[in-house]
Amino acid sequence: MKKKIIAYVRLEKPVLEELQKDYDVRLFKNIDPHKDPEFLSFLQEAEGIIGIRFPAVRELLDKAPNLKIISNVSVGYNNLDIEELTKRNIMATNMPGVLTDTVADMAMGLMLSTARRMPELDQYVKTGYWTESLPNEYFGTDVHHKTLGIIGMGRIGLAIAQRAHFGFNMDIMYHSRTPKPDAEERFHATYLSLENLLKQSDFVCLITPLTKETKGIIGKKEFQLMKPSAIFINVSRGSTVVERDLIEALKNREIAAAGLDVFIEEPVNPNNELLKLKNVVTLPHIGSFTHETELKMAELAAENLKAGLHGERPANLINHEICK
Ligand SMILES: NC(=O)c1ccc[n+]([C@@H]2O[C@H](COP(=O)([O-])OP(=O)(O)OC[C@H]3O[C@@H](n4cnc5c(N)ncnc54)[C@H](O)[C@@H]3O)[C@@H](O)[C@H]2O)c1
Ligand SMILES: O=C(O)[C@H](O)CO
Repeated sequence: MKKKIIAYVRLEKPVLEELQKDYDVRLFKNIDPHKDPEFLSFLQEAEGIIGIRFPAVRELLDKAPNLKIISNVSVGYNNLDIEELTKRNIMATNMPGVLTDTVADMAMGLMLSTARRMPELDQYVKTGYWTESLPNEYFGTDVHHKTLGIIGMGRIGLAIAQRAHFGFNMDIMYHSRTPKPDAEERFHATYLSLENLLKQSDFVCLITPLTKETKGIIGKKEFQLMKPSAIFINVSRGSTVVERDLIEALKNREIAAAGLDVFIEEPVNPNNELLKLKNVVTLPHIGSFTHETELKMAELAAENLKAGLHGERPANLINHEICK
């Protein structure tokens, strides 16, 4: 009998079809995993899960007695309770590296479109307001030669720094768990405390993983430290920011604008006040979603899945203890 595999939320079609040749793969999307009877029944027998944002919490794992591996098609794995998975001898894998440049491109795009107010001006043109020379109330602010503060100088942080330093002549400052000599050598980046980074940056870009330490790392106090002209970019996870405090900071003009790819609730609630603010540019968590990168990610995630199902060590294993 073929092993049962859950494809959760999304998996690129060619990869799904390839897996279906060897496994009994069922795609579940737009379901409540805690309630959907068909999903829960399949979960009971599933040996593997591949996809994005499967909430690997104790109560669902209790319903998955045969599970061997969860292969995340993402680099972030805050959806997985790693300690609980390890206790149960279930492997967890992610996708570091393959999406780095794609996400960094998007972060730069968000920085540029927020600073130069591109979505607002797009609407200005398309709705027929452009009938005379643009009034200066629509002007944006420069990106080049400004100071960029990166919080989380990991793979993506470095790729953003590279673009900003070489492409836009920006001064790079960063805050991370440890100093990164590589960034200092390549981009003359300066390591700062979080407080000093917030005080000195024209653009603040948050790109840490979501962990116990980074949950709500940017809130009221941090926004008050930023310059009133600062532009805040969040590409990490929605919960690294206290959203209510961000809304207040934007409304009170404690900061100038924000570019957001991520939200606490996703898909974002249409009533979320952030969506009503003119000085906010929003994206639907699409950092890694280009055709090329999604396909590469899905292919690599499928390799991880297959290795785990067949008792081998997957290349991107997170809980190494399992394969000792
Ligand atoms: N918006 C998107 O579509 C998208 C796409 C990919 C990744 N991400 C997010 O970006 C994160 C980073 O990805 P990566 O590949 O660069 O990971 P990475 O592990 O290479 O880098 C993370 C960096 O954050 C730093 N960090 C961790 N905790 C910190 C803390 N408390 N304070 C300061 N710095 C801290 C680490 O030292 C590391 O340098 C992912 O975990 C994910 O949440 C979002
Ligand atoms: O972490 C990632 O890879 C992206 O945010 C997609 O979930």
